[in-house]
Amino acid sequence: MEKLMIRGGQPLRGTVQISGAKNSAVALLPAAILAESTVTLDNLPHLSDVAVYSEILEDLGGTVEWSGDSIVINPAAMQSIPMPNGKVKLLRASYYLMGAMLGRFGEATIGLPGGCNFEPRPIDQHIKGFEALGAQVTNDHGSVRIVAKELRGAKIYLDIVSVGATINIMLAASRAKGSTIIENAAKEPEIIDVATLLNSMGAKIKGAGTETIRIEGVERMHGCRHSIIPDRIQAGTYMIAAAATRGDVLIDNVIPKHMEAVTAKLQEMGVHVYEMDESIRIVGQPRYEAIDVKALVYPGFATDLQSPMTSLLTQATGVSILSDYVYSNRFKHVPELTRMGANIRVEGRSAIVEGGTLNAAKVRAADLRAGAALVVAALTVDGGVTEITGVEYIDRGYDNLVENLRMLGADVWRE
Ligand SMILES: CC(=O)N[C@H]1[C@@H](OP(=O)(O)OP(=O)(O)OC[C@H]2O[C@@H](n3ccc(=O)[nH]c3=O)[C@H](O)[C@@H]2O)O[C@H](CO)[C@@H](O)[C@@H]1O
Ligand SMILES: C=C(OP(=O)(O)O)C(=O)O
Repeated sequence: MEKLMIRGGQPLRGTVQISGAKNSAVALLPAAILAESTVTLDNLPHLSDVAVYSEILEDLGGTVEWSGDSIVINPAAMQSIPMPNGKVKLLRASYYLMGAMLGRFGEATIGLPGGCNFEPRPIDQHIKGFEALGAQVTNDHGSVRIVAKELRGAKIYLDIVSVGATINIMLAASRAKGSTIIENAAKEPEIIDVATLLNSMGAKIKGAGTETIRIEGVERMHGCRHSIIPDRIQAGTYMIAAAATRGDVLIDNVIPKHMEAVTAKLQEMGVHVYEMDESIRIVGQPRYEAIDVKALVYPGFATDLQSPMTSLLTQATGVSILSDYVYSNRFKHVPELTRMGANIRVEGRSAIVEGGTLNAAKVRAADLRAGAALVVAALTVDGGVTEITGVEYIDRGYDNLVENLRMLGADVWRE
């Protein structure tokens, strides 16, 4: 069993380069299924989810060639192959195969998605969208089977603002007959990234990034070249880690606008944040104020940063309250932080965090961002080595983590 070992207590110092966004990449890769010629994606992160997805595209009959941070996908020979088990179970975003295959082949059979299971993650809004477009959806021995003789545009109101459902409906509706309107759509930057790729492939999507997205279906889509946006969750994690260790770090290759919610909360605590065109500098301070944080849909504070933020709030003076309005039970990091000496209790959808010092311990990452929280916490510990297991979760979302932290002066290694 692989472990991440961290001897903390050193302020992080230096520059870190942020890779492309995982949550974009895992939607852009299946989007390529809709094209009839070669799609090139640049600035891809080197992550286990991305590797698994590129293998899935090959299993469907596509060809995939890697070159550095770029991938060239030729989807021409892809076929409609059922994917009930295996690789689709390894990642949450395999649900995007549903929308993409439905758009291209008029059918898809996909096993229920895997990924991080911090709490039940239903896909009823995705299914409601496919049905509105004219598809029949059935449960086939634990797989979702979706079939449509013809996809027809429709007006779809999402009952819950969902990133996954918004993207999945965009994928299928791009090839539907007529216009689709998604109301109460999610506005995350990754949705704009997917719409940008689809439009470069010939789709006609307007309004991505707002709560109303209009899609005029097209008959054919073609290849193109697209560069993935920077990963705002990785960037936010390094911002938080820099602040927690009272370091001085330049986080490069970011879109500062995407980081506004994190920037605002760090400044409220007393962290010095300097925004430049494509980078953000974090200068940590000796004392931080306790604050309240509410994780919400974009442009609110991202739920994916709620766990690492919990670790930072252990470094503030006083009592902070962190509430998650996207995933109300996303607190698997809390018992582990408690093992490190943190004083945190969970009440309903909130974690109540009392500032204090942490100590080294043996802890387990139960999901990706819970793992990021443990890394941030371990980096603050002065004395002793923290051992983190469950590294495979952390590897789902952090490109080059050990190397990046070492470049910033941290004493980190895998064992
Ligand atoms: C691969 C990817 O991009 N994953 C991200 C995506 O996950 P995911 O696609 O799971 O998140 P959604 O935005 O869809 O979910 C938001 C909320 O809606 C609920 N919901 C969602 C769909 C549905 O059909 N029914 C329903 O009830 C969920 O349980 C959750 O409470 O957005 C989350 C919220 O920003 C992030 O934490 C994940 O990192
Ligand atoms: C939970 C996450 O990813 P996924 O939805 O792919 O499990 C995440 O990125 O924090």
